[in-house]
Amino acid sequence: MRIGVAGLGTVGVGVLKIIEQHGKLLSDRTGRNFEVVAVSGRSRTKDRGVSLDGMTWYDNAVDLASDPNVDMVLELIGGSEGVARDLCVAALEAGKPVVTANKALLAVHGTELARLAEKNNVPLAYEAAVAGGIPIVKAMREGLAANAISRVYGILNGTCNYILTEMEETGGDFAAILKDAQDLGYAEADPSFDVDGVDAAHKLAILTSLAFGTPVDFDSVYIEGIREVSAQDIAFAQEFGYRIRLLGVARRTEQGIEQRVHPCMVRKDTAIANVSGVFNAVVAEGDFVDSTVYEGRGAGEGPTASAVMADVVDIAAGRVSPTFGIPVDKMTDIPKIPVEEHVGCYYVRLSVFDRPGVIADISAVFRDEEISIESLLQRGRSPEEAVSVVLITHEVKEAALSRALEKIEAFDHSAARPRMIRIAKL
Ligand SMILES: NC(=O)C1=CN([C@@H]2O[C@H](COP(=O)(O)OP(=O)(O)OC[C@H]3O[C@@H](n4cnc5c(N)ncnc54)[C@H](OP(=O)(O)O)[C@@H]3O)[C@@H](O)[C@H]2O)C=CC1
Ligand SMILES: N[C@@H](CCO)C(=O)O
Repeated sequence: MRIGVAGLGTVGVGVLKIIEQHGKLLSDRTGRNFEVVAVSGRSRTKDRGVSLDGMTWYDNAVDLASDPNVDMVLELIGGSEGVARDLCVAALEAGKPVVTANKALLAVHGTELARLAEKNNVPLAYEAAVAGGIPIVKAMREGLAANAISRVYGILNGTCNYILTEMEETGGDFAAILKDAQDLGYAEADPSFDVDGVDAAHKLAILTSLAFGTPVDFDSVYIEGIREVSAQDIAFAQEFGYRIRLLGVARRTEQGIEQRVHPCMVRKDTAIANVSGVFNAVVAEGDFVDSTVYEGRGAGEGPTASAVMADVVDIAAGRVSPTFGIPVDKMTDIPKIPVEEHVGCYYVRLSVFDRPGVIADISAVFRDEEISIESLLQRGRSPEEAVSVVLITHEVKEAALSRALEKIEAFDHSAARPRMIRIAKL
């Protein structure tokens, strides 16, 4: 199996190391020998800590697709457009199997690429694109193939989980912790994709398609990142018995499919709340299997390269499935439910001036919107300065809560925009 590798960064270098270190193991497991015969990167002279001797260098990665010595193409560059997409299209059209770690590409163009793969009768594989080293794509596509899935959710971004747990454990500063995550090779080329929830949404869109047999529909994922999660929210969460995690949730209801990514309060005694650092976890619920949980490192050189190589091994051994578990013409377009329709409990933190009647005014708004309050506490007392009023609601439709928070924000005694975090029902 002669491999062409496009992209020699964190993941590409990891792949080269596995092929170098585990040549015999891979060959014993597949009956094939693996050799990287061609590579592409931006800089030809950069020292990558691995030998590129004997490999053909391409300045234009797309040329890997037409190299007659290349049997399989690994796209490890990234980005939903440009050279990454062009290379995948060219390789599939040339009848060459493609393995990619690129969730942005699959979230935006997944269905069209799957169609192209089917048309050319070649595999398109992407285990590394979702939850790093966890074999969740294989689990969803093959292990759970006998089930109707009702919900799949989890921690899908290692960078955000690393930031949230470091903030919780060390009280450290957001920017400094993000810099650590970048140095460790966890973050995307543009880290705003991580912290603004876009990367988790890319992965969720792929999981939704695998779970429910729908075309990949990234545009209808509701996305909210972690920038506004404050040390105060983390401390209040602890007090109420929760931790804050960025979750991606895809759920099938009678009305359609919910797809949302946002920070969540998760009860401390749940499996998800105990997933720390760069680890990811995915929970998939099927009608026959019930709840299944998968956990592992969600980013970084070794885990991601391990997932890339799992695809390479499957393809070399002739184990091939339709890209999203079913052929594209069997996919069903199921309506997506807007987040305003979401019904759940909410954590709300209000910043108000501590004057007589404030709580009465807040209560009146909640009464008018028929929102019932489970608990409420006020911290700090200073007539001149704003204090925090924190409350947990019973179940309510999100649209009603949003109306209530808009009315409260307009009060004279409001000092800042109310903050709301959804409470996960796990
Ligand atoms: N890092 C991780 O933990 C994970 C990453 N992924 C995905 O894997 C992919 C790669 O990520 P990662 O390795 O972290 O990214 P890096 O930024 O570390 O590496 C990207 C590589 O692509 C090369 N490159 C950029 N533009 C071009 C181009 N036009 N032509 C040829 N090569 C180019 C760069 O070259 P040069 O080195 O010369 O600049 C670099 O070697 C992305 O899709 C990412 O989302 C998925 C799961 C986990
Ligand atoms: N930037 C991603 C890499 C893994 O997909 C993360 O932090 O999870």
